[in-house]
Amino acid sequence: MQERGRFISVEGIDGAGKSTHLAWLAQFLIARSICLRQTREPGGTVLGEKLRELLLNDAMHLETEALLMFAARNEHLQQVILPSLAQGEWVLCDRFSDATYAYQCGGRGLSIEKFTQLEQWVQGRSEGFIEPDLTLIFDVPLDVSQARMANSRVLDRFEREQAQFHANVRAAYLARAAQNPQRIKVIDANRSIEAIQQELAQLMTEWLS
Ligand SMILES: Nc1ncnc2c1ncn2[C@@H]1O[C@H](COP(=O)(O)OP(=O)(O)OP(=O)(O)O)[C@@H](O)[C@H]1O
Ligand SMILES: Cc1cn([C@H]2C[C@H](O)[C@@H](COP(=O)(O)O)O2)c(=O)[nH]c1=O
Repeated sequence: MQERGRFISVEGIDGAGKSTHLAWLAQFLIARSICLRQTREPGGTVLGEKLRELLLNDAMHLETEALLMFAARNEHLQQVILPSLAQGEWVLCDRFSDATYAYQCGGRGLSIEKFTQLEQWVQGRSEGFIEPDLTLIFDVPLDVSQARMANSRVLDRFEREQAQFHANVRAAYLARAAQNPQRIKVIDANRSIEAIQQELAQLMTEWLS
């Protein structure tokens, strides 16, 4: 039987440097002959990308936002993530449900109970709960992320939120990591890109062995 692929997700507050490190991590894995499927949330499917457009641009009730995040995730799991893992491909996902915990619960105030219900509904399966095997959270103080964002692009609906929103998102990510120390590794991303890549190389080499 085909060995199941591994599932890795990458997270962080907006402006933490996630995209920079994701690209490096993908090359690191490909260089080790790992057959890799790179994808993202919200998005990753035709429907998911349409939902992403709405989620990143249109105002909506916080519960609608959470439901759409999980609707996109369900489609993503069914169409992309589960089939890829079953074929032995590894999945490298730019955000997954820890982002809903951080942004919708931490940032917007969605109840943990409702989050857990949605998570169980979408990720609970007869063969067991599906979640990443490894999650990397790139962590930076708020002033650093805000400065990096200001220098780099046009901001979307989440990125335009007040500083307190981003502070709450960061705190929720760190709380989630503290609750799941085996799965979630927090990387101090307030260092040079080279220093971060050095730590990533060491962490990934240990994790792969
Ligand atoms: N360690 C770092 N030191 C200095 N600048 C950095 C560092 N990491 C990333 N940057 C810069 O910060 C900006 C934002 O980085 P990037 O787009 O990778 O992060 P992100 O906003 O977290 O990603 P995403 O768009 O996926 O949310 C870019 O200009 C990038 O070059
Ligand atoms: C999966 C997911 C994402 N978000 C937010 C977080 C970011 O601000 C955007 C996605 O943008 P990125 O440039 O791809 O990081 O969406 C969220 O609020 N909840 C989620 O579940």
